[in-house]
Amino acid sequence: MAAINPKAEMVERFLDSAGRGDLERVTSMISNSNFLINKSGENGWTALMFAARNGHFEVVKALLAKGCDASPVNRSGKTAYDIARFWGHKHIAMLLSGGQDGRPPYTLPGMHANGEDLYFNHEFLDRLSEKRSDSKWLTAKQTSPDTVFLLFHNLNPLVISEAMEEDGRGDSSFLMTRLRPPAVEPILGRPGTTVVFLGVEKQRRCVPTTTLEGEDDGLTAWFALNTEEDPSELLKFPDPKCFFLHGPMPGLLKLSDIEAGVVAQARAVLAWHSRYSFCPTCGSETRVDEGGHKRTCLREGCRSLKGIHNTCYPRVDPVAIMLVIHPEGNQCLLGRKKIFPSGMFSCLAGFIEPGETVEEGVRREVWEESGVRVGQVHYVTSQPWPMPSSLMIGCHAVALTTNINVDKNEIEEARWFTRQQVIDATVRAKHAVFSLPPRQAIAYYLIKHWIGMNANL
Ligand SMILES: NC(=O)c1ccc[n+]([C@@H]2O[C@H](COP(=O)([O-])OP(=O)(O)OC[C@H]3O[C@@H](n4cnc5c(N)ncnc54)[C@H](O)[C@@H]3O)[C@@H](O)[C@H]2O)c1
Ligand SMILES: [Mg+2]
Ligand SMILES: [Mg+2]
Ligand SMILES: [Mg+2]
Ligand SMILES: [Zn+2]
Repeated sequence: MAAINPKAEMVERFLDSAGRGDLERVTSMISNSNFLINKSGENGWTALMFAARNGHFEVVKALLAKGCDASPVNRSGKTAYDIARFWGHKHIAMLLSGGQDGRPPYTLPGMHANGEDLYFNHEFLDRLSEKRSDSKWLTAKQTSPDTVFLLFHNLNPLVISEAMEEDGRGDSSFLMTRLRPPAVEPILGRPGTTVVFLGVEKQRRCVPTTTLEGEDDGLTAWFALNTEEDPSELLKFPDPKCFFLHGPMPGLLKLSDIEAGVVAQARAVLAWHSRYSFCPTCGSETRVDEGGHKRTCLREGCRSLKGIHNTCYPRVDPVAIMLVIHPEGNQCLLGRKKIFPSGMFSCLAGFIEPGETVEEGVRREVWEESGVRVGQVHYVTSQPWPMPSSLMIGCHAVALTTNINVDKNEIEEARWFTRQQVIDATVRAKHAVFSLPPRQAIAYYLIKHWIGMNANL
């Protein structure tokens, strides 16, 4: 049996006393062991939260008098104040809000966001960047029988036409066609063909062995290949049902969740090659280096060859995307661009500008697009968006003002939606007053995450 930790046991007894409203025991325990006062137990609940939930006014008062911190949040992002309000203990809520009339200004609770399950976010390859400069290893892997090639034609991925799974909204999704070295051999090395080393499968195939051809390290390498020529004239596809998925939108949202991340990586790097084929500094020809992760200018003395020159490397454009929450916390601001399907509203978003923080980018874009002033900004999660190479930085932000003044050049309309309207759009689409962006977009995640904050009180 595991030994009982006496300190943890003491915390449990303390939390239990607060929950039962045992004022005498709570005060005596704090006098003897002051460290207990801000301790939390299961699901991040503190003594103050337990006392607040069960309406023990005197215990809450005593805890506060002894210097207890009222700001911590439990695992569902709720403070003791939120809990007191939820359970209808108005006098305790008043005490916790410092005696102010009504609700204190809405503040963002602490969150435990986990964007790993977001579309485009799943990485099943180890990028193994140290191998990018090992040209001998890369060349050997390009002919190794286990190697996988993902083929793109003008940045459109080759997929299998069978609908492999349902994405929950009735749309079918497609699997990437995994080609072996002999299948792509006719186009490797041709002008207009770009090869990028993506990484190796995280799981090793077998223990390293030595064969007649040399050492096999048991690593399965993946490469991306883009060709500008029509590959159907040069290659024989393994399956007649293969085809190039036209995009970028909505094609790139129709991949399987497992493979979307590797396609995001591949397409963003390939798109960079297709846009930066000449040296951006002097316009000369370039050479592809580091397994397709660098382009080096061929002109001797070019400035791009000295110091740190980011033009030689694939670019990423940071974009701030934000769910703006009403100062009262019960509505959120969503907008629509002209190009959106009719009825769809989404989060506002915009490119971060040079010399700008994410927080300032959020405030500026919201102001420009909707005329709403924003104060507090909290990062939630991020998502690569390979169209062509954005990094979406997802935030929740609290508005300071509520009047809307839309910039018609950027968006057609922006509106405040109530929490209930958003919930309806999520679960009762047919009866909703608007529709949400597709589940693959981080905007959908930010909206869902806001609704989810209400749970577990
Ligand atoms: N995944 C999602 O949920 C989601 C949601 C909304 C937007 N997005 C993406 O975010 C990106 C930015 O959003 P936006 O269009 O509203 O930005 P935005 O509000 O900054 O406006 C776009 C304009 O900014 C200018 N601009 C500044 N820097 C730029 C750069 N590096 N690249 C291209 N244009 C630049 C251009 O004039 C462009 O027309 C878009 O590419 C869009 O696809 C993704
Ligand atoms: Mg903008
Ligand atoms: Mg915008
Ligand atoms: Mg902008
Ligand atoms: Zn140059």
